[in-house]
Amino acid sequence: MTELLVTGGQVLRPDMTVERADVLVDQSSGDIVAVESPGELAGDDELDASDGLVVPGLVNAHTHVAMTLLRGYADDKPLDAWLQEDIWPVEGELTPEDVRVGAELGLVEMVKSGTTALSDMYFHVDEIAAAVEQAGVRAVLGHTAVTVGKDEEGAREDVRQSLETARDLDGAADGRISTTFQPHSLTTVGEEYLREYVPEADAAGLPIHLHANETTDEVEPLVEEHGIRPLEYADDVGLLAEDTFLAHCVHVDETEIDLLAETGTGVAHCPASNMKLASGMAPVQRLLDAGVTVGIGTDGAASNNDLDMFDEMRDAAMVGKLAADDASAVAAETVVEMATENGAELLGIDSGRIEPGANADLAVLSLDAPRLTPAHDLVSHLAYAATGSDVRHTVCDGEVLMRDRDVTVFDEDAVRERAQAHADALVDRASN
Ligand SMILES: N[C@@H](CCSC[C@H]1O[C@@H](n2cnc3c(=O)[nH]cnc32)[C@H](O)[C@@H]1O)C(=O)O
Ligand SMILES: [Zn+2]
Repeated sequence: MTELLVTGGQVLRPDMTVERADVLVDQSSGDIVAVESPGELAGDDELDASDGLVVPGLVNAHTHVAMTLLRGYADDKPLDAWLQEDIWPVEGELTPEDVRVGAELGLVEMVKSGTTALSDMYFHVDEIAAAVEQAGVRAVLGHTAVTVGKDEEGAREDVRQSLETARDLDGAADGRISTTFQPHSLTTVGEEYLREYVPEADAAGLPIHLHANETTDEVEPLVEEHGIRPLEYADDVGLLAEDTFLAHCVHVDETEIDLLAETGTGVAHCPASNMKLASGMAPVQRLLDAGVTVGIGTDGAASNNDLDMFDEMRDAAMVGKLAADDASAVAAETVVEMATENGAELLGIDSGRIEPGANADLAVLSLDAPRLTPAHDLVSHLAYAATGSDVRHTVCDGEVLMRDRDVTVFDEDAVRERAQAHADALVDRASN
């Protein structure tokens, strides 16, 4: 048994208090084994957390990690035009290797900003899984199915592939990878396919992840067609359940919030994407008050445009206050819980808390930056002042993925160079 001692720092505990403590990690099981006062524990190897704060690894509850290749490619448009005019045409040119390279770039960015788990929606998922395996993080992966604009056979094949990918990849990378069945959204997958395949996903025990109620343009046609709210329709086709979580939920009314709470359906809130695409402001405090589990996601890098969960916490707090017209809404502790414990709950992983028995997924922040001085309240700093570049070390499943800002799992420069080359070639192909 090899034990790693994270020593000399302060530690954020699950009750949101901060104390001076050392954290002992069993690297073979990948668990935290002890959190004790300084000087009481010893390990085979040490990670220096002096002048630092040990926090749970952040959980990015909704992203499209390979979309880093499209970062800055098309900005300043609303969702529908952005997807149809810019993103989908270029995505049509993406090769499996592009997806691999884009995923590697996104994962390097995540490791460098203290994210240790992600929930991803994309295609060429084997490539994303290979990148996740190398990165050492945890991921919930899946093939995203779209049926609109496809003939019956193509549509069916896409949905089947979503089911198959979820069955096949579950448990990969020594259990660091799990999966979801992924209809893209309530408007991009036809009702007949949802009615046929959602029961199949349930029977196979597969959790479900989809986009829902992101824009009013998406809500209105559903209301017109079915005469009920989108999430009532989602419930009717069997999509709302304990192991389902929905990205966005910007435009949800009281009935829909109650439905989410009653069914135990979770929400991945994506504040930066919602602001950038002017999709709207999710009623996050109302969702939380109703008892809905809300995590935080960056969405893809093309609608954010970074994958830094510290930025995302701050955005979630800010837009949550605006949406509630109440400065006390979505408070600092709340966003930190959303980005850690709540995200872990959505992903179905025992991470998000620094406590014996939990997964050893953690980040150590350096507290000596001017922007983190003075130290009145470190939870406030996590929510409002820290950025991903304050992260000194990142650990997942007991393994050190970044030590003193040196990423150990990838050659960072090589990943960046490959990404630039692949992105250039991709845009060339798309414009021809
Ligand atoms: N386009 C593929 C499968 C979709 S993968 C997941 C998709 O979600 C897209 N996406 C990214 N951000 C958003 C968002 O905010 N809302 C809806 N879709 C998004 C992303 O560009 C990607 O195409 C097909 O037709 O078979
Ligand atoms: Zn998305």
